[in-house]
Amino acid sequence: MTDIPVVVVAAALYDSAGRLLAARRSAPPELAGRWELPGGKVEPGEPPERALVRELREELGVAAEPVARVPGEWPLKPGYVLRVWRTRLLSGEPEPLEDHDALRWLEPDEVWSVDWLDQDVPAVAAALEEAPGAGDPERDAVRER
Ligand SMILES: Nc1nc2c([nH]c(=O)n2[C@H]2C[C@H](O)[C@@H](COP(=O)(O)OP(=O)(O)OP(=O)(O)O)O2)c(=O)[nH]1
Repeated sequence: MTDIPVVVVAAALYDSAGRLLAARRSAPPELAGRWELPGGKVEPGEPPERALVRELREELGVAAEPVARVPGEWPLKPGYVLRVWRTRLLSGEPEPLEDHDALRWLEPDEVWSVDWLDQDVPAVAAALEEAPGAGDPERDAVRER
């Protein structure tokens, strides 16, 4: 029998200025203090995008909308895989209500300044490829002014 992995859904959540939200885990002890993309486990029978909306409401107290899946899937602990969606904030200001003790909105040049969980590093790199305005020379020009 093939074991089906548990899917953990996470958000590359951007604000209107194009900053990416990072969340610092408060538990379990082996992950506490490291940074991740907010999200959580999909429940049996739950569509993944709905799970993501639920997790962001529970963990951050915000309404958000998944916009596009970031291509790829990344292994976590055995039996778990991570999938990421580029996500738009609809309403609310994120707060660390559950699972996290700090949040940071990262400018594009600050993304690698936090201590991401090892398994999140390739997921964050892939998310950046899909970031709003990624590869847009006009946006880079605006940022340099
Ligand atoms: N949310 C999230 N979890 C991650 C990431 N990277 C990573 O290794 N994980 C791990 C931590 C946890 O073992 C698992 C997700 O569990 P969770 O605790 O966030 O999810 P949950 O809210 O559904 O969990 P629970 O408290 O209901 O059990 O995946 C990530 O980027 N985002």
